[in-house]
Amino acid sequence: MRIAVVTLFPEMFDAVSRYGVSGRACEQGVLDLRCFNPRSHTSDRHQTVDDRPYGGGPGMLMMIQPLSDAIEEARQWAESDGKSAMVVYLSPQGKVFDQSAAKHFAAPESGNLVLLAGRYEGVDERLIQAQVDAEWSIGDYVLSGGELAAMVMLDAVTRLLPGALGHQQSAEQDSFSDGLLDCPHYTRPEVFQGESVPAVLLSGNHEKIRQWRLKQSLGRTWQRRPDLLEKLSLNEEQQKLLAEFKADLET
Ligand SMILES: Nc1nonc1C(=O)NCc1ccc(Cl)cc1
Repeated sequence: MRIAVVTLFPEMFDAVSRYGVSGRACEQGVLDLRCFNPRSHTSDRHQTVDDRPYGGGPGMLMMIQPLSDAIEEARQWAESDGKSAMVVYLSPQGKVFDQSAAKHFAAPESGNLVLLAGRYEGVDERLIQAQVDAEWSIGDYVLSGGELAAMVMLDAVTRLLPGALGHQQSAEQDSFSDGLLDCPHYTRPEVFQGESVPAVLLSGNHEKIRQWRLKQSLGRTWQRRPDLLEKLSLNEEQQKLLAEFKADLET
């Protein structure tokens, strides 16, 4: 998959291109990441990339011409492996990104991505209408620029690409991609600050362990994020396990 990022701070993306799962994905060619800087498309002596807002008000906007040219160069590259490319603008005004959106973007039929990371107070609305296909938000808070949002989206999508995670991890991931919160995890030592590891996890009974983990995920989701549970239609086993979790609280 190709992801092009339009950004005034390309060095920020070392964080995803050189480390961890996304770093390995870049190294192995699972992800092809390239940054495009509007500053490279300036022609004035000061390499101006910002401009004043019509109507006044505080701050500056991204200057149209360098940004527009950078988006076009990025789109050309993102489409030059024969796949389509979608231009996504990261902003608080976008649709809120979640795991189902990540799965959608990671799917082969979704093509490649151009992520537009803005700075200053915003981007001209006419540029958004003309060159942006979709606006996405990583959450309801205001960041200083779109780069961190682009990296969040890039990481969530990349780890779902075939070959990005080892077989072991991708197996685990499957069991939690069902919209539930993760279960509790335990590792050595068996007793830590007087607290023991739940016995079932030491039993070697993999079916019992699977049921315990599912029960804990269901219980946690019910306790901490009932809004997520609302969206799910639980199967027989899940309903039984959640009822058991609730009953255990009474004892
Ligand atoms: N929340 C979010 N989810 O996606 N992006 C954000 C965010 O705050 N961006 C800041 C931002 C976005 C565009 C420009 Cl021009 C300047 C600053």
